[in-house]
Amino acid sequence: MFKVLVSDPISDLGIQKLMDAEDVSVEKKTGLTEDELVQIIGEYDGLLVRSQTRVTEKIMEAGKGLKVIGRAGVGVDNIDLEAATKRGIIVINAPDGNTITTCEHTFAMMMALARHIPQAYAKTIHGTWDRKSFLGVELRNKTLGVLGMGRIGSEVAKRAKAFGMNVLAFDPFLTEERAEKLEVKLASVDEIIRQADFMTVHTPLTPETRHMIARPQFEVMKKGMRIINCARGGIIDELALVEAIDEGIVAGAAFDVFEHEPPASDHPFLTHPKVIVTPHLGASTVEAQENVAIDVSEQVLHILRDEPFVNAVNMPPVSSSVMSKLQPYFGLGEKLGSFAAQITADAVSEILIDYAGDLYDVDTQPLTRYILKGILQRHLGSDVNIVNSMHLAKARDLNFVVTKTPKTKGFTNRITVTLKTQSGKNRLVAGTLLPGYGERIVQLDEFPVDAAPEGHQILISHNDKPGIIGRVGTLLGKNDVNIASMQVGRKIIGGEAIMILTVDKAVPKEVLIDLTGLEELNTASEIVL
Ligand SMILES: NC(=O)C1=CN([C@@H]2O[C@H](COP(=O)(O)OP(=O)(O)OC[C@H]3O[C@@H](n4cnc5c(N)ncnc54)[C@H](O)[C@@H]3O)[C@@H](O)[C@H]2O)C=CC1
Ligand SMILES: O=C(O)CCC(=O)C(=O)O
Repeated sequence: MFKVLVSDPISDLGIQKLMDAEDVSVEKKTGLTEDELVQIIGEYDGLLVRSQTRVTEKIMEAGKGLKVIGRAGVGVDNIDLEAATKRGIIVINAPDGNTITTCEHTFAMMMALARHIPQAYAKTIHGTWDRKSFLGVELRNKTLGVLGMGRIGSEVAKRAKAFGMNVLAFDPFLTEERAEKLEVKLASVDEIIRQADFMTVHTPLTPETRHMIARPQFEVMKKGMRIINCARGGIIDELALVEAIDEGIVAGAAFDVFEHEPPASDHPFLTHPKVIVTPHLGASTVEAQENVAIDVSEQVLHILRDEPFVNAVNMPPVSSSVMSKLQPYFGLGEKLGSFAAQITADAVSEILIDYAGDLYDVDTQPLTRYILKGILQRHLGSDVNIVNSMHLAKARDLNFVVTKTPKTKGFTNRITVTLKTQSGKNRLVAGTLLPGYGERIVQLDEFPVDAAPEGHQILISHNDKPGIIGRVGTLLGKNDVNIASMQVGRKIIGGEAIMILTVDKAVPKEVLIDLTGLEELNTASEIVL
């Protein structure tokens, strides 16, 4: 039974699937301190958070069984991703579920800013009927600058067009072609600052975006600009903004997010008449909270059950079309890695992986992670997974080189794993996915073979002499080891040869030793896949 802790308020409807799962028990404990979490996290396989829980390295260190941290939302800045990656904890988010909601909040903030709605409301309910102080501006024919044209920024731009605004947009990934499609004008940050009447930011907070709008930008900014931030506190320098408002450069600002949340009680935004604020409510709608909780719960279930999953943030994104092409190869890749590691006695100095045939023009990075996992698991055990396998290889200076070959003789696809060793004795294992037959090992070192990579196997190297197969069969039979299948590979008659036997159960060490005592038999080792 998997145990999942929900440590922030997350929609019950959204996590229903998780609660209904027979193999999962869900516990909700919100508002815990870091120390309280450290005390209990060791019992759990999964942790589900929104943005309040700060998932620190200390918590992960104590969470020895933690496989997955699910963030019901987009930003994962409350999770120490590096610490998670190091420990092989998969961090997933729900990037799509709150896009429209946050876009709508941005628009609500923009309109409230243009028409002074919060300020007018406050005065009205306190008994002052003031119709002079709140002269607003229209959005129509105004220029909106959008910094960050990802999911939310693009939706904001779409709605701004419907309001008759001209949209200038900047994003490092925004091409002329896409800008044209979205009916926005591609512009630089500098052009936006000098030309826009309203500006809204929709980027993550990164070293590059931190204070991307600060004193130097305010100095050249179009006078009367109104600024909205429903993305992350810190993208706009808060103190420089207040100065710019007081100097008459900026006409007003609407902020849903702060550099420190919640802001200190003396934060200048909280009392400034030209700044309106909300307490990080961008994603707070019934719909969005349900959507993100559903998305994240589904992925957590997949991860706990060892099924393919999407939206891992501590792994590079892979499109679903690439994922569906690669998925059938994951098992084979991991087994080839594991096989290669088990037959290699010396210290591995480099890993060579070649993808051929159908895998030639596919982004095979996720598959490489499975192969590395298979290789590293031999020595690092269950601490290795597809999230940390590359990291662990690099941390051990274990170089891996990936090559691609367009065609492969006799097969439609082929994966070759070579382990180079310090002693110079390299080991090679190649496999293929045969339509209708499944996974096959097709080459071992220089020997062509045809064996299914599964269960308990005995790898024997011997001299190709009559009677050897019989002697092996007799010895195994005497020791109650049943042979399910046997494959022999040789390059020349009478020369060096290999045998791969699939057997029904683990082979006792003494039997392997006895095998090596047989005439014409050189080595015998067990491989478990
Ligand atoms: N207030 C709230 O409650 C919510 C806030 N957010 C935040 O909104 C932001 C945007 O979210 P999404 O649109 O879903 O993310 P996204 O990943 O779809 O889009 C972010 C875009 O920012 C761009 N970008 C990165 N660096 C940039 C730079 N230096 N200049 C210009 N563009 C840059 C990226 O290329 C990307 O296209 C994130 O910070 C997210 O955490 C998201 C949901 C709710
Ligand atoms: O969970 C929340 O309400 C915060 C949403 C958010 O900021 C995000 O998804 O990035």
